[in-house]
Amino acid sequence: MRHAYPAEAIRAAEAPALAAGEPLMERAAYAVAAAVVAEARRRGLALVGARALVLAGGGNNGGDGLFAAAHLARRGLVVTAALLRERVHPEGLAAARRAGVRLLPVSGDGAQGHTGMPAPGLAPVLAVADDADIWIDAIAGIGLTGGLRGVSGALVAALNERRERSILDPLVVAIDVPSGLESDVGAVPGEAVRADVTVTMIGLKPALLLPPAAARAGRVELVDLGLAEALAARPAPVRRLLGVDVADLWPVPGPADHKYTRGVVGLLAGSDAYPGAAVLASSGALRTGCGMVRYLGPEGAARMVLARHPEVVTAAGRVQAMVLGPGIAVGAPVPESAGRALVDSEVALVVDAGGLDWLPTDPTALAGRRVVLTPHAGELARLLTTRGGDPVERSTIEADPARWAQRATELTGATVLLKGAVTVVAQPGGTVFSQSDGTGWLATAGSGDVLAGILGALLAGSDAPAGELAAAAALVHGRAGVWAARNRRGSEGGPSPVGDPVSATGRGPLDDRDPGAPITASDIAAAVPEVVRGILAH
Ligand SMILES: NC(=O)C1=CN([C@@H]2O[C@H](COP(=O)(O)OP(=O)(O)OC[C@H]3O[C@@H](n4cnc5c(N)ncnc54)[C@H](OP(=O)(O)O)[C@@H]3O)[C@@H](O)[C@H]2O)[C@@H](O)CC1
Ligand SMILES: Nc1ncnc2c1ncn2[C@@H]1O[C@H](COP(=O)(O)OP(=O)(O)O)[C@@H](O)[C@H]1O
Ligand SMILES: [K+]
Repeated sequence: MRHAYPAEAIRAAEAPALAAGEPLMERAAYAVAAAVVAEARRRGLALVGARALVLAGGGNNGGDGLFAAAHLARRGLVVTAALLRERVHPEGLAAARRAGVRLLPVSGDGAQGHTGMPAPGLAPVLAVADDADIWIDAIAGIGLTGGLRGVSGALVAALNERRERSILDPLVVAIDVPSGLESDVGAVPGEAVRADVTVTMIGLKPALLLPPAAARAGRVELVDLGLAEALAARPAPVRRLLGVDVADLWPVPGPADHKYTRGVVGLLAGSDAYPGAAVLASSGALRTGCGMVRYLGPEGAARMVLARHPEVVTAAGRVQAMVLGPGIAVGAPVPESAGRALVDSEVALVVDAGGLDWLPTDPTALAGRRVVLTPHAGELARLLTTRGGDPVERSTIEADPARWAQRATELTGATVLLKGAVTVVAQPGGTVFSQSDGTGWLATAGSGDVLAGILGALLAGSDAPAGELAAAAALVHGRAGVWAARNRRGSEGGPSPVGDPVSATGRGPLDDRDPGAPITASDIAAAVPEVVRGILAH
């Protein structure tokens, strides 16, 4: 599991070490320099003579940058440090000067320059940036408050603009957190550095896991500075499950199991308008593994489900988990079986799409139950607007998904899995999970129906907390998309089972050289068993 800690916890963990005189900044700076060297080599950049620009702010983040500048200069790089404050870390500055780093004070005059025009005071540093192979961002770390101001804001805006126009393609390494991100949250308050690599100290920060901020960080390298133990004692409000965590909570059947102990999933999904959702949610549940799927929706959809999956049962009966709503239109009346499941505290629930309207209005009605809502941002906007009173736009949610998912838990009393390129799971009063396991190929109709089925099967088969199972479902769904996109062979029967053992675990991103193939929602469901096998065999 990855854990992310607020700035307050990081400072509390480092305080005793600093008081004891441990050289934390020297360790941090050494790690940054090592990461820059490793990444530069990976890119085939000759180190001696390579030009690096360090953007140094006035705090300890700037101190890290200046000490790193000194290390790099001693390795033979040609290093310039842009000093963005009149006063910067004095020992760092002295170390940089001794190592032959060129020091470039950046004047704040006119730094606020109007849109599209770099401010006049920035011209010298932009000239160095234009020529540099490497930019190191040491403007601010966990000490940043609010959007980047003044000369730093104007400089980052100008640098981003140059990169966007593809004039430049430097390696950008951020120290601790890309400057401009507030380390405790996923929202991006203004202009922020876009890093290829972020070398973060002591522990991960929420901004490095949460959307949309996390996208600015690139690859994240954690350097614990010897404080991992001190930090582990503190609560981590943001987490990410890894494959091993999913293996730990996966319900693997033993010799004493029979189909009822494995769990029965009830499905109220699909309608005359969207019958395919019934098939896809069934596929998701069956491929995840459960004792039985009971399909309880309309007859037309039931025929389609049975044609694809003869193992599905259409008779009513007991269920451990119920999936309500995929493929059901907004405003549809509450079917009797859904009404029963909503008041039966023994039954875990997945509530999606049209089913979201069926939730009780009193948030305490679901207290103590395992209930997971699975909206995408548009559905969540509707739910928040209906429940919270004030209109909330989809774009508002996309600007801070974790915050709005948490708001929805308060309004409904349920766990909320908010789907997206990064999926966040918020629980009443609890940890937020942030899962980034998928690929853009997953954005295809019916993909969410498969996810609802996967989660239904997990809730039916395991007593683990709903939030963890929801994060596990997102991980498996994401990896199934990656596996399918990588192994798609073009037949209509779903992905070929022929895949190399590494890809069968669904690990590793698709990349520019191998972006993968288009997939359908059925392909995602078909890939789930391979992904589960890979995770369990690990
Ligand atoms: N202590 C240690 O030995 C270790 C510390 N470590 C490192 O220290 C970092 C924390 O250092 P910190 O507390 O000094 O804060 P830091 O992130 O540098 O930010 C302060 C600077 O940002 C500026 N600034 C703030 N808001 C701004 C805005 N909106 N817009 C523009 N500027 C803004 C602020 O300017 P000012 O407000 O003073 O004008 C000031 O210059 C941490 O992230 C890690 O990298 C680790 O290496 C471990 C060892
Ligand atoms: N760009 C993306 N990268 C990774 N996963 C994505 C991306 N876009 C969407 N997804 C995933 O695809 C699924 C889409 O679900 P949803 O929007 O409910 O589709 P549908 O209603 O058609 O089934 C979600 O699980 C979501 O997390
Ligand atoms: K930084």
